[in-house]
Amino acid sequence: MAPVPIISSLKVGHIDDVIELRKTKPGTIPQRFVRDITERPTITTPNNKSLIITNHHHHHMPIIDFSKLSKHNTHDDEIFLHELLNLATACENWGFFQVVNHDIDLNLMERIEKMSNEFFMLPLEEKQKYPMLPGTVQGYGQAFVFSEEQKLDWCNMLALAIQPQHARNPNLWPKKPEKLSETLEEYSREVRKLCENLLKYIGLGLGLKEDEFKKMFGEAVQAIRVNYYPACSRPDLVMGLSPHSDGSALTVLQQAKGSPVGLQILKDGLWMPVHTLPNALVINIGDTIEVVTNGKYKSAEHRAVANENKDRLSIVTFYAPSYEVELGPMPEFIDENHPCKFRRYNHGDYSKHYITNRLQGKKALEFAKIQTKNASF
Ligand SMILES: O=C(O)CCC(=O)C(=O)O
Ligand SMILES: [Fe+2]
Repeated sequence: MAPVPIISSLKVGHIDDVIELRKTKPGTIPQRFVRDITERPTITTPNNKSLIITNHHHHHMPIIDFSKLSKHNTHDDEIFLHELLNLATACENWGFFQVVNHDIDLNLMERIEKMSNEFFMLPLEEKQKYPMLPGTVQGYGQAFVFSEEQKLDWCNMLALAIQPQHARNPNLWPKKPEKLSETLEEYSREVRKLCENLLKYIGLGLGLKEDEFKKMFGEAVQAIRVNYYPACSRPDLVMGLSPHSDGSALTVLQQAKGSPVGLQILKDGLWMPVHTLPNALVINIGDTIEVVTNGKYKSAEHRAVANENKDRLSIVTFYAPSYEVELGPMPEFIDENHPCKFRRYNHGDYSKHYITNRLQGKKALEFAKIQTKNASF
């Protein structure tokens, strides 16, 4: 299938390759990467106290032991029910959790990290054989850039559609390193299974039938984005990845071994760094789940920051409904105290809206919001 049509007359100006910048001019930060004061990772007050970035409650980020769900899968097993409750609480209070014992082969996780790193270390000319053109979201480069004025993220990415097959653009699948494509396939099959299972348990935790989401979502859309954040001499001035919520139902994030902390989630008004456990996967709720649960579960806003000394690699899978399906809040989540917050829409239209706007916190979800009348009327 043809890639997403290039938005005509899109003037994005020159987009520096961040990996090249770091390689050739390690101390230079072009103005286009320097964030306005209000958008920098650390805001300091006049007396120089940090307002945000605290890590005092990182220990509380929920951890879900997947084996307690998959291996005790009789619905009257206490271990199973206890973990199901943990999962439901994590989704409701955080929209984020880490999964351990997830059944994805650790060797496969290691291989995809190694091959991704090798890809990013290739000469620029090689990577530019797979260019992410302005207005598109597949290939190598930088996504979500729509104007010359827009600030750029301190990040390069390789993004590819995985499912359905016809969403793929085979020309954008790297031929080097040799085994990358094959490994992406294998990895994506495994992660897809994990997503299907997690959605089953998330459904059960909500009191729904275990195949409710599966039926609702149809043939799920799956995409992968490998993000590479080079070290940055002034991480306080740049943003690794702009604040956003994901336009997916679920997102699975693997942070490469040895990477510095970089992902931050907005929790109770504070940007909280995510310290990943070894071999764990970080899962977050996307906008779709927020809509269908009428806001009971919310997609958490998150961002990535750069590190002064170390490069960082993350491998991110987005699992979303079929473009064909119509979605809206389920009647189970609407009552007198919980009025319907979102309209019904076609998920393809939502995706299109999401990828044709720059990342701006939870703004994309406005697309689906029902405007509530001012209480004073
Ligand atoms: O690299 C990260 O930790 C964040 C990536 C992310 O949020 C995304 O790709 O949507
Ligand atoms: Fe994200």
